Amino acid sequence: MITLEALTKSFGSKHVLRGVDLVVPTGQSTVIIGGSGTGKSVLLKCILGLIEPDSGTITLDGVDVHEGDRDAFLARFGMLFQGGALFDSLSVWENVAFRLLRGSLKRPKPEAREIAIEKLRRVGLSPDVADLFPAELSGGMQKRVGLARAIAAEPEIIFFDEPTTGLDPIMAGVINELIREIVTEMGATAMTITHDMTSVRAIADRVAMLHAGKIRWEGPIAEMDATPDAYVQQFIHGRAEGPIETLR
Ligand SMILES: Nc1ncnc2c1ncn2[C@@H]1O[C@H](COP(=O)(O)OP(=O)(O)OP(=O)(O)O)[C@@H](O)[C@H]1O
Repeated sequence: MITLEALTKSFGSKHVLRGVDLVVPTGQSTVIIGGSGTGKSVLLKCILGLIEPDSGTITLDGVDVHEGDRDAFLARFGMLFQGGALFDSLSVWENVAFRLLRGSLKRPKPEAREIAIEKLRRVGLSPDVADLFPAELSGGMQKRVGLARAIAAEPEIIFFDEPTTGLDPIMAGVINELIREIVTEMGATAMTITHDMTSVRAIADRVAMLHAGKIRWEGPIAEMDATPDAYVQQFIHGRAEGPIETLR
């Protein structure tokens, strides 16, 4: 379980996070929604320790994430970055096995390759793609490779940063379905940030909406449509009219 308490972060006079309280339960899929620039990525980066919050606490299973061994902490996470973020100079299998070829999770090369091929298969890619380079793949295939990399080391917790951005609706559907299946079969804790409502409905057990630096609404996906919160309603229906400031 990841717990955020009273988390704040400003950049100069820009107060991005203004007291975020959120629990991300173990083994469930939590999706953070919110408009562009509301601080979803900043929140994710704070949890990963890439950005230092100004105040507040972040704990993982009750332990402050800033205490203890950083490598051991990061080894528990998998991450699917926006746009796939593959290394151009590495082959597909080396991308997938990236964390298995170095550091604390290091395995012998043939074993790492075998795991990479198994993970590629899991995301619907045949072993033929293993020795290709990212530039030789379509955007949808690159996203699958990114997903295979995120699960390669069998992490307990997986972060998905805008997993469907830039994909056509059908490929987005395929990626959403894969994420849902994989998270369920791995029993992983998932946290996704997105503004794609189709993705939210396909992936989420729980939804949290970030607005004006705080969690505006949080609850099970089944309760999202019925919430009377005008901000949530405006966001999920994509209405120009409503309480959310649209002049950005
Ligand atoms: N390192 C930084 N230095 C200064 N400002 C930053 C930094 N990182 C983020 N910001 C600002 O924080 C705000 C929130 O950014 P963030 O990327 O978290 O938004 P987001 O909700 O993820 O948006 P999107 O959905 O468009 O990706 C933005 O106004 C951004 O300019």
